[in-house]
Amino acid sequence: MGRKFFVGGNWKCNGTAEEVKKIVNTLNEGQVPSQDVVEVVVSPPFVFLPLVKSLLRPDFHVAAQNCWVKKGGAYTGEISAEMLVNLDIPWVIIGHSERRLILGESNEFVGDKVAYALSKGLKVIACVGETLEQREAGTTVEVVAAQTKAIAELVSDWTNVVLAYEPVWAIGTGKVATPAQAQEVHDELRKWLHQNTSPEVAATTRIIYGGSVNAANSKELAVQPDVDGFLVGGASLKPEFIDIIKSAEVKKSA
Ligand SMILES: O=C(CO)COP(=O)(O)O
Repeated sequence: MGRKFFVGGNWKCNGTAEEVKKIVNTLNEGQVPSQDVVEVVVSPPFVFLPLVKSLLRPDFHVAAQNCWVKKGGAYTGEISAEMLVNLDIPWVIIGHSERRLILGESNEFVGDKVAYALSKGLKVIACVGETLEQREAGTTVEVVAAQTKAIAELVSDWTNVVLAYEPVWAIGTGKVATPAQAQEVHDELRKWLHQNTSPEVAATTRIIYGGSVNAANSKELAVQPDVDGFLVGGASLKPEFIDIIKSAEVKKSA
């Protein structure tokens, strides 16, 4: 099927210039599988993107954590997709649950952003995921399907999309989804893509898991058939991120 393992590091709103340089040094020294086996993308805060891009090893790439929904202009505080393209930032994370829940980004707004960023040539890590209340109410699949639908309605070419399943209850809580829980939702998402986009999109789109991924749990998650990688938060700021990247080897031999 040829879905290359993908490991993203979402640094969120963390770091000083000094800390960022240290993290990049650690990444640059890490021994990881080749680019044929794993695609690695790190996402520092906007202000550190040029610094990280200039220092980072060439086999790793950078992502912004967000971008504006349309062409730039009088939108104080926003960063446009065009600006990311101008600085050769290849990737952007869109629809992270922290933006959906804290900043009120709706499914439609996220869908619009994904479509606009793709139209400008950016590659997108599009995030979906249910809250604890939604999981307990038994609506997980419905919620992630609705989030994915808002994207799929506007996007026909999924080549440059990675779908990140990040259950909100697992983010920053140390409460990782079990491999079976992750596999179940990834399988549902792939089935949804199969039915609502095309069998080819379903077979080739990477669906990655995020939420308390660390070096100790990444291997058992990685071997799940529909887990194509990770979006890592807290552990992406630590040397163990290298070990998480190495779980691509386990996947390869699974
Ligand atoms: O939100 C996440 C990645 O986008 C996951 O965060 P943690 O790995 O810190 O739980």
